[in-house]
Amino acid sequence: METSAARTAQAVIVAIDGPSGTGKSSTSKAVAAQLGLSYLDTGAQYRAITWWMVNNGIDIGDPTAIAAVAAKPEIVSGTDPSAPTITVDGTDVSGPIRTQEVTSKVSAVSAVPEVRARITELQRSVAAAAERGIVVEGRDIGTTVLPDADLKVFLTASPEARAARRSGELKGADLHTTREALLKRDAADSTRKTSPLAKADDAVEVDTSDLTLQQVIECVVTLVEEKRAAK
Ligand SMILES: Nc1ncnc2c1ncn2[C@@H]1O[C@H](COP(=O)(O)OP(=O)(O)OP(=O)(O)O)[C@@H](O)[C@H]1O
Ligand SMILES: Nc1ccn([C@H]2C[C@H](O)[C@@H](COP(=O)(O)O)O2)c(=O)n1
Repeated sequence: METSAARTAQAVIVAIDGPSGTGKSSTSKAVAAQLGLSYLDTGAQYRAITWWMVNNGIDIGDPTAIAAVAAKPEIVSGTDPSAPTITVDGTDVSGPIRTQEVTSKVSAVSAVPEVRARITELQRSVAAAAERGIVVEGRDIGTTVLPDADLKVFLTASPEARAARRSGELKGADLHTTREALLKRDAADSTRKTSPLAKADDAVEVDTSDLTLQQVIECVVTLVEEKRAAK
């Protein structure tokens, strides 16, 4: 796949996938910032379209209703890793897309094929415009969105480690409830028919359960540098 006419020789496309709470966003942002690459949080795009559906009274339990309006919202992602942004029809939704309501509904909305087709097209156009290269994080980047990425990384971590990280973020939310919610979302994301959460055959798997965030970042930076050197 030709992704950009203007791309520099050292440009790299990095796909980082994995289940919730494995460290994709933290790692991707830091790696992109360190290497001077753009950064795209594709989960934020699915959250943004979900926020729009909720705000416009679309029945989340009705895939046909979701499909019928999937093309309506204009979603724009800013790709500076030190200040990523996301807007819907010009409104900054970076806060509202992180509510519990959106989190509980995003798997249903993102399972609708028309939503995935729309967002995938958007993701490919953002990647194509990144002259110095980009780190794109999500669930299906290595398998579906950018199958020709220079480097594919699949992050994993035990449910216990992920729940502990998330409840730290949510100011001491109950560990058991957090763990169950993570596993429920993973199950929905992994079993949907269209481009489910999956490790690409050629992805490097990194289990982050016993690694600090800094160790994971260093590991991925090393993998990117190896790819760049081999180009
Ligand atoms: N290796 C690590 N060790 C300890 N904490 C970590 C590690 N990696 C990430 N974290 C922390 O775990 C939390 C979740 O990380 P992050 O948001 O990057 O995960 P994610 O995979 O992008 O999750 P989601 O898919 O749900 O958006 C954050 O608070 C982050 O600081
Ligand atoms: N490439 C992607 C990215 C995300 N999703 C869906 C599934 C997730 O549960 C949800 C939110 O993602 P998060 O912000 O937690 O990373 O978005 C997807 O289907 N494909």
